Amino acid sequence: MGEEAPEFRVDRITLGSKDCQQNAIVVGDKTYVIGRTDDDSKSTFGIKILDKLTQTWIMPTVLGAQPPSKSHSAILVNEEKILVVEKGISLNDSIWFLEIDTPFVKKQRKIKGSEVVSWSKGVLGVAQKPVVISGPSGVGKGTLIAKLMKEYPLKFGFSVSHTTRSPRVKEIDGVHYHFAGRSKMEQDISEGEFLEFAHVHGNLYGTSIEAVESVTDEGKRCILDIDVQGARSVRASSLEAKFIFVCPPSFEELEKRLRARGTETEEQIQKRLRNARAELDQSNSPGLFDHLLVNDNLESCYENLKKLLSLNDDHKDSDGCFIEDGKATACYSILSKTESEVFLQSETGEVVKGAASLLAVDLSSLTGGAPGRTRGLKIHSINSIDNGLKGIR
Ligand SMILES: Nc1nc2c(ncn2[C@@H]2O[C@H](COP(=O)(O)OP(=O)(O)O)[C@@H](O)[C@H]2O)c(=O)[nH]1
Ligand SMILES: Nc1ncnc2c1ncn2[C@@H]1O[C@H](COP(=O)(O)OP(=O)(O)O)[C@@H](O)[C@H]1O
Repeated sequence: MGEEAPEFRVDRITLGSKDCQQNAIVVGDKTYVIGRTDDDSKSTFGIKILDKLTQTWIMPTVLGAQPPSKSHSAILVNEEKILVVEKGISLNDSIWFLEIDTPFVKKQRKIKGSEVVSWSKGVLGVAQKPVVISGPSGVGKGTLIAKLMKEYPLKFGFSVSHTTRSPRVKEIDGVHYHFAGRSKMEQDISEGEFLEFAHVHGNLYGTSIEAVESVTDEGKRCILDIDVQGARSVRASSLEAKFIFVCPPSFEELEKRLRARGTETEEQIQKRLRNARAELDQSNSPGLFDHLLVNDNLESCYENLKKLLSLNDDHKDSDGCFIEDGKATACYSILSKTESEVFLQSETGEVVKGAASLLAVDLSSLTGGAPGRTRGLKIHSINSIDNGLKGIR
């Protein structure tokens, strides 16, 4: 956004047609026009950018699922993102961010060589962070994840990666992996469809944005089984995740498991074992993994994994929302902004259960963010103490 401080100005232009509402947000030399345009058949949430210096309109590539194109209000949160609040839908679905210069958007802009913006959805309450599970081939990652998904099918969802490797006998396309051709996968990567990718054991593997988005859209906690390079890429991105590395009790045991699985040729086993040494070395990289789990006895390792994910005590997930009825239709619009908060006011005076007519969105809670990366938003009612609301930090 250049050297200058961004200009924090918000204009709302309501264009002539009754079904057409656009907001213009000025950021330095650019004006972002965000708006709904209706024709007879469909309603779209268009984004265009006016470059003040060249006096030209730029039509950016828009990544991520878009808001449901209702009436909205918008405000610049900081030089990275614009907050968009939709009206006439549930409060749970009404808070969105248009990322204009987040690290993810910068990276995608570089990959595509053209202007990119990206939508991400705000989720009330502290959403459960995705879980990245890495470890050498044969250590038991797949086995542990399968146990978790079996025990908690409603809580967790698996991020189905793309790979150029051939399917194993029992693997199903679209369930275990999306088995893809190299050129198509490379093309999709260059078009910004992937969150991360890496060359592993001679094949290309990657996590598409869609893979994560489809899990988080279902309200489930996303599990990513990716290699150490992928974990590093995710760690360097703005995605907030929990990073777990699974270690074997010994190298000999790892080799034994790989052979017993019987899914690789001798040559592939040798390659995987060579790579395992490097991966085990990297597991101690400072700041990369949050937890190391030794998979010796499967059952006790699984219990330890559950502990790390706060599953085997009576701990309720901390993704609860203080708004008791976040599903009820709401009509909040942006009132004003301070350094740390954006205030939303009920337009109709009607409030959803557990909320107040004035809400404050805590800007310090805006972590994570890119397509599919639903964020944990902290929102509190201004008269929260009187209401006896819970879950407010
Ligand atoms: N970076 C990255 N690694 C992946 C992805 N999907 C799988 N992997 C990793 O690729 C490696 C090989 O996976 P796979 O061929 O299924 O063999 P396995 O680990 O022996 O079961 C493992 O370390 C996986 O964690 C992905 O989307 N991105
Ligand atoms: N704790 C364990 N003890 C013995 N065998 C295990 C254990 N965990 C997994 N296995 C076996 O080791 C093999 C490799 O496990 P898998 O889950 O496919 O590893 P990864 O997904 O890490 O490559 C499988 O045959 C699995 O049944």
